[in-house]
Amino acid sequence: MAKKIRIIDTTLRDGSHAIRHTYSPEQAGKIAAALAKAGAPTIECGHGDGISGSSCQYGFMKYDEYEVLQAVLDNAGDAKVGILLLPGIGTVEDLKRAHEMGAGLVRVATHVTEADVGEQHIKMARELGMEAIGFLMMSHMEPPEKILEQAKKFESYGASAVYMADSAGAMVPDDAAARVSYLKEHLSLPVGFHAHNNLGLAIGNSLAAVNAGADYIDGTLRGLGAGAGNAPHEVLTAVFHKLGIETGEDLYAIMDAAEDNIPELGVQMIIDKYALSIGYAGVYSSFFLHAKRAADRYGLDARDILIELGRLRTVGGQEDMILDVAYRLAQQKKEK
Ligand SMILES: CC[C@H](O)CC(=O)C(=O)O
Ligand SMILES: [Mn+2]
Repeated sequence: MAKKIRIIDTTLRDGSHAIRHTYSPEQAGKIAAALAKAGAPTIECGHGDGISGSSCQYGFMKYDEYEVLQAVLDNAGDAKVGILLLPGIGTVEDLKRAHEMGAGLVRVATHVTEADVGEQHIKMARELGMEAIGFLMMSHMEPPEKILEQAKKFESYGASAVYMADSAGAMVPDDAAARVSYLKEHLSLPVGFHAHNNLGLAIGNSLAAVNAGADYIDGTLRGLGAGAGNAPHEVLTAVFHKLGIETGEDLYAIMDAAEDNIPELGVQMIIDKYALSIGYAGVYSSFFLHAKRAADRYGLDARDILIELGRLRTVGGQEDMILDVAYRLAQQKKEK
């Protein structure tokens, strides 16, 4: 029997980082409709940093997040609509509201060593009858054994699957394969992989993950996403179909969804020197825009800020460190 992979499309969530959270309800609805037409099984939407991410710290959304969610729900057809929730940013109240509106899935995202902060959100989602997936961010920072320990915590809270996110796009295919195969060997839940393209390896890493046994893979149309973006959904579909791996999608319709919707957003994902530095340093993809702004403010090279943030092993939620690091580097530069 042909292997089947579930592609979770996150154009309307991770992709939102790339356009600074400016999706209008109309744009989001149109993209959701195109994905649904192509048979995409799952559509994640919302602020790039998850529900309630719209804030001074993470960047305000241009439109009300619940109006955007409603537009996606109205146009998603048979696709399941999901949200991402970062405990501390999103709350159980946000989760309940999204569920009442019709969201059927939540991915609870925590740093790779902190699954326990997601306990109440996973449990609440299960109580509400939602699909709940544990999503371990920055998984390049820890070895497979540590990731398994965290995945088991998610399992004990009732998660139906566990994802590893290469948030910084810092992995190479062997890293992805080693982590996925270890989890597949020791965990009975489906395993997912979420790639970023900072080292140009999002498709290669996703394929390595699938070959190692991954069940779910993330994609975004034209690779729209934080840093250098994610694995382009239409490319994943083409590669998987070519290899006889089923996704349940219509390849041409996914290609059309990308072609007909993304160019008009006015951004194209490229691996510029900063995005590449993020992958090289292994720092958080969404630090990208913040580091650029801090570099402009203090007259620095953003690469130096990113490399220093990597050396300090900073993680998501520590965005305030970016200005601290920039300030310190600027002082050091003055003293020289
Ligand atoms: C801050 C949330 C983040 O963008 C989640 C994610 O997609 C990742 O860690 O890659
Ligand atoms: Mn991501």
